[in-house]
Amino acid sequence: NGNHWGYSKENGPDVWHKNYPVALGSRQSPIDIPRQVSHDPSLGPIVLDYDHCTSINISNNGHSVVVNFDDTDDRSVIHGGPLENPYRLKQFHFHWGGKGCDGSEHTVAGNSYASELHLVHWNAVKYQSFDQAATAPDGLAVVGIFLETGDDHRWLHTITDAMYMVKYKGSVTDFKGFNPKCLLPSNLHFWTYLGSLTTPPLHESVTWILLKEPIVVSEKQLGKFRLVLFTGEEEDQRLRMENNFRTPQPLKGRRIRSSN
Ligand SMILES: Clc1ccc(Cc2nnn[n-]2)cc1
Ligand SMILES: [Zn+2]
Repeated sequence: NGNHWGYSKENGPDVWHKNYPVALGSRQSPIDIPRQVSHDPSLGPIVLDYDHCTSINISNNGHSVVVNFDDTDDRSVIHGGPLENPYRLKQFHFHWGGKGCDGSEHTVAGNSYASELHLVHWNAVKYQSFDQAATAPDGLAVVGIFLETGDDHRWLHTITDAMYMVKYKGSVTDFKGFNPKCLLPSNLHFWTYLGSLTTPPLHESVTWILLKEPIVVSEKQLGKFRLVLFTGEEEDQRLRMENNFRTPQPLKGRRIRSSN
């Protein structure tokens, strides 16, 4: 409908609570990760079993660019870390800023990164569908990876080239054979806490696993993210997709744990 949520002054994060009151809830995301976080030796390593993953397509949903996966079986899952079950990979997407501006969602000791990659997984052991898992307190697990600017990322071009094909909201194009393992940093040390989706419906169903080590991408590559539009081909307004991030939310007494 007309007043659909987005990232502008009129429909952005500051007014989401009007249609989504959980925006003012007790386990909202993102958050700032303080300098000192308690180390939990009982936290095992996070394991990403993506070897047989099956990407299907890449799409522009009007809020981000999303790569969707076949999640009809356990071919690509994450397990370990804080998770009690394996969680199935459903999609990944990015949040980013404007030219020369940062656009991560989580911050670390008050510092933002240029962009943030989210790998969204769901608990198919306990729930029958993603939608059902998305409303359960232990339904989703999102791995967050920070992007900082520097040299070109060796594999990101496959995604930025495909972004040309999904310039307009509602566009989708085939995107097969992409394994997101190539987007991981060398080190999988992480912070973890209980939070929420960072866009409406803002469900408080996410176990967050934030990797401490950022990956490096170039300004040129990030610039190609900004050729994507929030708006559809049929709309007269052409709004560049950028600054599609929510800012840190109150911690409200939550514990953040650190792996090694
Ligand atoms: Cl299905 C879905 C819904 C919202 C988002 C946005 C988001 N939530 N947490 N990080 N990003 C991602 C996937
Ligand atoms: Zn996200």
